[in-house]
Order: sequence, then structure tokens, then C-alpha cells
Amino acid sequence: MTGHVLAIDQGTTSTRAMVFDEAMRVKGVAQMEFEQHYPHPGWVEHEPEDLWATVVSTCRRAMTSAGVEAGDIASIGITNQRETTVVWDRRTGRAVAPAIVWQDRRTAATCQALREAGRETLVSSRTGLLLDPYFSASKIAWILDNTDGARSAAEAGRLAFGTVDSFLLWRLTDGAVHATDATNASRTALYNIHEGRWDEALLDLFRVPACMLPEVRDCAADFGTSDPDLLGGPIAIRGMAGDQQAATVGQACFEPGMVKSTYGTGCFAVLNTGNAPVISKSRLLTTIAYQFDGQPTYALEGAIFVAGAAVQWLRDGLHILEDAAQSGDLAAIADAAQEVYMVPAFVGLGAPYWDAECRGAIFGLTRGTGRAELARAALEAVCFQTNDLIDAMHGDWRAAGHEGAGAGAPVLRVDGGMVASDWTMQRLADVLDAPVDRPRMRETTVQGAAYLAGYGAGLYPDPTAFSKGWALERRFTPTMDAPVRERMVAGWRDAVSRTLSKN
Ligand SMILES: Nc1ncnc2c1ncn2[C@@H]1O[C@H](COP(=O)(O)OP(=O)(O)O)[C@@H](O)[C@H]1O
Ligand SMILES: O=P(O)(O)OC[C@H](O)CO
Repeated sequence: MTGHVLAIDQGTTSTRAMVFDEAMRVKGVAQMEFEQHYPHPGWVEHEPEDLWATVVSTCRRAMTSAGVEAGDIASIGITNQRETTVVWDRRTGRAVAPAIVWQDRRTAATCQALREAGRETLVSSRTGLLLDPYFSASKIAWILDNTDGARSAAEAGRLAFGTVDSFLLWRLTDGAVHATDATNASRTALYNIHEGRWDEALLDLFRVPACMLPEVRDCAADFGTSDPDLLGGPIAIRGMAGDQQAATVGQACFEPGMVKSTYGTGCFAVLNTGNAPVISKSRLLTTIAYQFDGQPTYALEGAIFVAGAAVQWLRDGLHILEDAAQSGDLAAIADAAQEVYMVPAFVGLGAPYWDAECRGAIFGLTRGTGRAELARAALEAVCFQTNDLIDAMHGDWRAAGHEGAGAGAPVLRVDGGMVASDWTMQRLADVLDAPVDRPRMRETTVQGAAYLAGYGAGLYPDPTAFSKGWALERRFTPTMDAPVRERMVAGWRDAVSRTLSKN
């Protein structure tokens, strides 16, 4: 029975655990949602104990459903919602404040002040990111400045910072290992992606004490051993990556030029750019896709903050859907004559607009607009935003001298909860005017984490051999006439321009 891998995917709205066997077949699955906290407009928090409790519970349940015990598992892989910031007490392991989630905008004014002070180039040139509240650095400073005694405790070495991976690792190893991996580090705005180290100038800029930071390791590496009391025995931890990077691995996007896009709460498109970082002219992020043997592979990334979250809003906020799947059925019967656009800037807009202050808007409402048109507008917003990202990506890729190659071959590999919607995937292909490939294995994020853990443990083959196992479930081919597409895209861009805060 040995030769299994346990993969943990601690996401924004739910935690999943899966057990895979030595042939990478899924043997057991468990998933749990947990509470989202919105204490003020633009704020989003998680309770770190909820993250931890759902991880332990889903791991145990996945193992039970797979019929395996700790001794049957060769290694654990961790993947996670990125940027979300946890600061905890090293003695107790307890967080000193709620986790500030990646979507949280409370540090918008700090970032704006730093931008006005001309510090954006320092951040972007070293981290590949932008001065935006999305990333961890300003969130850490907020916790230190707004929690009693936290700054002095941090400076005295009593507090630890971690993105969610690092916090979970600390807990899994009972405080023995304070580490992260290069992909998660690359999302903090404190990590120099060119030199592969925490950057003193950025630590000064954001006022973060160096002694709080985890050690940075490869994605397939020795991350220690789990506390024997947690899962019925000690298990080696050998894989780690941020969830979008894990999905890039799970989609086997190992060749420069390959692109994947994941549709969960948000949407994240990642283009593998190989061993050399490509600097975007369109405000996309340069980031680390994965790192093996100390060698980073870089990526361009476009991040959209709200994708499936707009569907959730229709369901839980407006109560016009019974479940998320109904959105596609409604969109299919929406009135084609009504041009309704939804710009779901609930927490501002991400790439390529980066406007933390703007908020959502709906255009083109008439007396005849109903829930079908709103559902269609929410799903189409995801397609239009992907189109904005892919346009920008291809521009950057060509500017880097890759005309016609790689990303020039316009195929998008998709995954995440939303890709279950055939209507949305067809509309995506139509809006992109390019094929959209949905793989047989939709849980690519957790599969990526499993692959890293199995690769790290010497159980799974090298990336080239793993790539051969990628299998297509369905290709969506564009069918929309060009004038219709162009009119729709122009309508979307007009809606965005009317939503941006700089109007
Ligand atoms: N059939 C569907 N049609 C449209 N949206 C869907 C569908 N199924 C799930 N979703 C959306 O996908 C998201 C869940 O995807 P998931 O990958 O589990 O997200 P996350 O990892 O961010 O928690 C939810 O926001 C949900 O509204
Ligand atoms: O948890 P997800 O799938 O919404 O992904 C969140 C991202 O990692 C945020 O950058």
C-alpha cells in the first residue's frame, strides 16, 4: 500500500485534500467550506484556526475514504491561496490577528502613498509585482501596526509571518519548520525574484522585520515531517507551491509559451516564460512558476479578483440563483438583444487595470432585464477579463522576441470550479477567438501539489514524463462571427472605462 501521496489545497473559499496512488489516480477526496469575514467594506478576513481545522479534518477524511493510513503515504504536498497573510506567535503557534485575505483592500492608501513617493519601480524591478494591497507586504505591516504589542514582539523575534502554506507547515510540523517555497515567496512583495532572496530594501520600505520571515525552499524539497499525532503517524512533507503555480504544474505547462487559466473565486492566467523573467509592458505580474534544484522558472501572470465570486454573489447576495450551475442555464436563455455588462469590481480591478479604488457596476439595464441577463453578464465578465489578460500576455511575449511561438499558438488550458459550465467555456472560446481546452482531470491545482510531493519523494516521474499523462476532456472551438465579437468586446471596454476610479 505504500506509494500514496496526500495533497492539501487550502483555497479561498474551501479546503480540499486528496489521496493519490503511485499512478497518480485519485483514491480519496474530502472538501470543506469555511466562513468568510467581511468586517468592513473592502476587507476580507479568514480565521486561521478555521484554515487549520479544515486542513486536518479534510486530510483525515480523504485518508479514510482512500482506505490508507499514514504509513501508506510517501509524502504530503501543500498548495494554497496565495498572498493571504498570517502572523503568529512562535511560542503558542496562534495567530495574533485574523488572516488578511489576498482580496482585502485595507492597505490601498498605504500603497497609494508609496506610489506617490515614487517607490513603485523599486518594488516592481525586484519582485515583478506592483504596489498593490493584493500582495502580503503591506498586510504584514498593517497587522504589526494595528495589533497591540505586535511590532515590538515581531522585532524581538517572537512573531512569525507566513503565507498560508507556511502557517500550515508550521502547524503540521508542530513548530519545527518555518519555511515557504519560491512561488509563495514571490507573491509577498518582499522577495527578490532575480536574486532568489528576501530583499532588505523592500523589508525597509514595508517596515517588516527580517526575523519574521520563513526560509525559502524549492517546490519539491524537504519540508520536514508531520507531527505523528495529527494523521496517525509521521509523514514526510515534500511539495509546496502557491495554488496558481500548482495549477500550472498540474496542467503540465512546463514548456515556455504554454498558458493555463484557473477559474475559482478569482481567475488567474499564467504563461510559462522559461528561465528568463519577462517584464510586462501591460502591468501583468512577473512571478515564479516553479523552482526545482534551485533554478526558478518564471511566468507572466494576469490576476482577476472576481470570477466565480460574481456567481456566488448572484446566489448568496441577490438570491437569484439556487446554485452556481444554474448561471449557465440562465445565460443560455438570456435575451440576445439586451447588451448588459457587469464589471464585477467588488474589490477593485486587478490586471491589467490595477485600480484598487473602483467598485462594481452594471450597465445597460432596461425594464426587461432579469436574472438571466444578469447571470449572462456575470459569466461574460469572466470571459472579457480573460481576453484582456491574454491580449496583454501575447503582447508581452511577442515583445520579448517570441513571435509566433508558444503563446502565439492560441490554446488555453482551463481548470477550476467554474469550468464545469459548458456555456461559459464556449463563450470564453468565442470571446478569445481561440480554442479552450478542458482537461479530463479538473482538479489540476491539487494534482499539481500531489505531483510536487511525489516528485520530491522520488515517486513520480520527471516533468516531461508527467506531461504525457495530460488528457483532453473537451475542446471548445470559437463559433462567433467577428463583428459580433468585436461589438461585445468594445461594449465591455467601454463599461470598464466608465467604472475606473480615475474617471
Ligand atoms: N457550474 C458552474 N457555473 C458557474 N460557476 C461555477 C460553477 N460551479 C462552480 N462555480 C463557481 O466556481 C467557484 C468555485 O471554484 P473553486 O475552484 O472551488 O474555487 P476556490 O478554489 O477559489 O475556492 C465558485 O465561486 C462558484 O461560484
Ligand atoms: O483560492 P483561489 O483558487 O481563489 O486562488 C487564490 C489566489 O491564489 C490568490 O492569488
